[in-house]
Amino acid sequence: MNAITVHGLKKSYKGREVLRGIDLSVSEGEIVGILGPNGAGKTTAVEMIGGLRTPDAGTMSVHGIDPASGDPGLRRVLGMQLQQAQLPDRITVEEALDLFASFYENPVPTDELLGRFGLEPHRGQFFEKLSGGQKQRLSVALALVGRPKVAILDELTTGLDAAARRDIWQYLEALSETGTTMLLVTHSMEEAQRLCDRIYLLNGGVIVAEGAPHEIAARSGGHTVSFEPDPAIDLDILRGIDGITSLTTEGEQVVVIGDADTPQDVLTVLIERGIRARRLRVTEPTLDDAYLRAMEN
Ligand SMILES: Nc1ncnc2c1ncn2[C@@H]1O[C@H](COP(=O)(O)OP(=O)(O)OP(=O)(O)O)[C@@H](O)[C@H]1O
Repeated sequence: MNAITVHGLKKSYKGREVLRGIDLSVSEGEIVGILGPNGAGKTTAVEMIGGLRTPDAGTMSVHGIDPASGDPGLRRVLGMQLQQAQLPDRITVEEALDLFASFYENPVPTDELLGRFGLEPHRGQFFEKLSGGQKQRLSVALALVGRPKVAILDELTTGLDAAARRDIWQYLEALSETGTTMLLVTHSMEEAQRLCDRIYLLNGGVIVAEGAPHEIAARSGGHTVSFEPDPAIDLDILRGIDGITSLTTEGEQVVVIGDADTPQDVLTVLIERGIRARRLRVTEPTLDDAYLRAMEN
């Protein structure tokens, strides 16, 4: 069953259309990422799904609730972490967690969240005195305090050091095991690859690619094999190989780009002719490659 379904979602600001009719679905228990350049409309999209902005057109459903309807039931199923946490300067970490916990019937205990998000040493500190990373961790904890069925997390690990990022990823992976659905906005390919079952690439207010991170990476082609042939070869012997998109030389080195079969096919031709491939390197396409290609088109 879908936890989130969105059809034809549109939004304009002052006559400028920033979302041009996007469709998106997230199954229960899935972790789905939205990636795209600055200004692509990612935050606009997730804030509409979170009931914080009103769409101009389109339909949305979060566990059967229309987020645009103002139904208070939305807050019981959905937890939202915003890019910039808005809290009074003089509220302490513990008070903020307790306050948010008071909105829910069965909240995660404050002590548990303090421990999990490394905020124990800062429990009595005012919000205004927290570092960027501490504010970030608090905002993720606040989104999850009500044990939401669906968590929307916008740039959850931006600005965090490597250890804090890893801790949050581990926590979210454990949370996902318990069936929590997550919709993430991220600029981090590493985060998308590590956490997301599926991703949507958004550019200019439209979805330009969708799929599992490894599928999107593979679709971009870009399997590369490079080597120094010994003895030197006439490149024509490689030209007949299906799926090759580029065949170039850099000094002694031959660089062949193609599909997933290309590295094996190139090696087969070389072996058949008794040619050695010195300094052989094979590289798989990455999500970064796919992302950059999708954004060029
Ligand atoms: N309240 C608003 N009023 C006017 N324009 C807005 C408003 N909110 C966003 N925009 C504009 O809409 C476009 C999309 O913004 P949005 O924040 O959704 O993008 P984003 O993909 O989340 O970007 P980023 O990666 O920089 O966070 C941007 O050009 C932004 O300036």
